[in-house]
Amino acid sequence: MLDTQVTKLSLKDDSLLETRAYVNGVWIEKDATFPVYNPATGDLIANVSDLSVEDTSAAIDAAYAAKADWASWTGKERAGVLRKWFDLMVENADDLATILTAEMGKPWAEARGEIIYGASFIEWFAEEAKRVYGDVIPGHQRDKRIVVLKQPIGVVGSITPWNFPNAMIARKVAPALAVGCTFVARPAELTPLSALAMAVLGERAGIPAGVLNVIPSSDSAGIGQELCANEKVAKITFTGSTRVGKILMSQCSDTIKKMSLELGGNAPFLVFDDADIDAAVEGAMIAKYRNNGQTCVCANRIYVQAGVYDEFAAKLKAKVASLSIGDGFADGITTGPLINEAAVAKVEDHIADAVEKGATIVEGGTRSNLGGTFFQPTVLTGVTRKMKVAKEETFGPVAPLFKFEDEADVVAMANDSEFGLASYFYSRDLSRVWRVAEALESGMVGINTGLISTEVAPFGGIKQSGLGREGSKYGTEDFLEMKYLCMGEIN
Ligand SMILES: NC(=O)C1=CN([C@@H]2O[C@H](COP(=O)(O)OP(=O)(O)OC[C@H]3O[C@@H](n4cnc5c(N)ncnc54)[C@H](OP(=O)(O)O)[C@@H]3O)[C@@H](O)[C@H]2O)C=CC1
Ligand SMILES: O=C(O)[C@H](O)CS(=O)(=O)O
Repeated sequence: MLDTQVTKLSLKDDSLLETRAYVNGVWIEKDATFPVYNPATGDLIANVSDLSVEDTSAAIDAAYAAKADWASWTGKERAGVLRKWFDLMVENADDLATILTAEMGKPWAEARGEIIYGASFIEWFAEEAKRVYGDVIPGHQRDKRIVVLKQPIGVVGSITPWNFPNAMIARKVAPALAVGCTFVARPAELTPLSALAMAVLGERAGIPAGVLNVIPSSDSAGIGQELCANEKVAKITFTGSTRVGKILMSQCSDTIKKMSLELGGNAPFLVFDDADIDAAVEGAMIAKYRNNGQTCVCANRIYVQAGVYDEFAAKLKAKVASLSIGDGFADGITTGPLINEAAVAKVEDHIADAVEKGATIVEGGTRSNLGGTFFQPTVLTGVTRKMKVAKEETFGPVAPLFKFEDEADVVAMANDSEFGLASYFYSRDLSRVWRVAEALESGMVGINTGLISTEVAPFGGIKQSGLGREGSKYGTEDFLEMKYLCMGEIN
């Protein structure tokens, strides 16, 4: 039974728990609201203003009206505002983490880590804001002079998922604002509070009215259609499932809108017999169980070479058994609840399918006795390519172990997916490292590490895992248009 009485969060600054929308520098309260619940307890933590398609159009108008002035600021001036925003995010990291754990469920320490990770993109693009360079190209005729300008693309519409409710917005809004774009953010219905808290701090940092707009809503499809169809929106940036990415791509075709898509994954994790097995187990624990397996770059398929399979399986089982499940606010908890019942159902379906087709549960495998959406971190052995876990993204704490014999076979199996976001492998043979890294079909490869996400590197996928890259020195490109000037009669 879901609560109807709001449970107050323990914050140093209560004003960070904002339930109104932020449009054109104004906090807007609507009679229509939608509830936000703590997935660990079912507690009602807020009733949030529920914006409509008409409200979205108004937010787009505000962003459009603000874009010329914001683009006229120097990169250094925009950098100053972003730097202040970064400082405020770090100063308020504890409260932001509390809000994030309350609405998404991840353990508080992991939530605080996400806040710092998200803030790192704002810091990074505060620096990049000063380095948006064009080009001077030697003329093709004696009287011609050629210049290439880089200009902000304009109004950006953003749609983000529940699993990283701070960092996924930060990874988009930071480069957009850095280069002079304006931004309309629609966070997931399950986790709007982190985005609204970011807007509170953005306003304090001096982001001008209309530059940043946050439109919480329960109408994901309607808001998405408006963002895609409205001709004042120059670009859509989306993080979420490939299924929804395809819907948005189709909806953007009418206006040929630029898009950045960070979509689903099905990461293979390969362990060769020359690997450091203890290191590979540590890497698998991070790549598989970070965020309770609810990340797009989670190891979804773990392939272990036959000679080290039993050792790896035994050591992984021991580590998984040491994970502690519970409310993210409790001390020492490593594993919170899954986000909702649908997520639990998908995990149970993948496990049942694997067992029915011959896999063995060597750890976990069932719901936790804590009830709700708590689920025991799971290890399966004897997994084969006939099972759903080989083709579908589980998005939960299940480690399916496949056994393989030789390198060529495992690379072919790893690449046998419509996804291509992240891959991982452990080997200490330098020639093999280069062979396998070059052969894997993914946008990112972790070699002897299970954690690759950082603001300094280009994050993104190939195949049906998306378009474009976020973070790194490449991260501004997706928010810029290139303009070629050809000057004649110069003599
Ligand atoms: N590549 C990456 O970086 C990431 C990929 N993902 C992928 O996303 C999936 C899990 O996240 P999940 O949130 O369930 O993904 P979804 O794609 O269901 O949702 C992502 C966002 O899209 C919104 N949305 C849903 N339907 C529509 C629609 N028709 N039009 C416009 N917006 C819509 C959702 O709103 P609402 O929830 O309010 O309905 C949410 O805000 C997994 O496949 C995971 O791999 C997740 C995070 C990162
Ligand atoms: O899964 C996601 O939403 C993020 O991309 C995960 S991370 O690797 O960037 O933290």
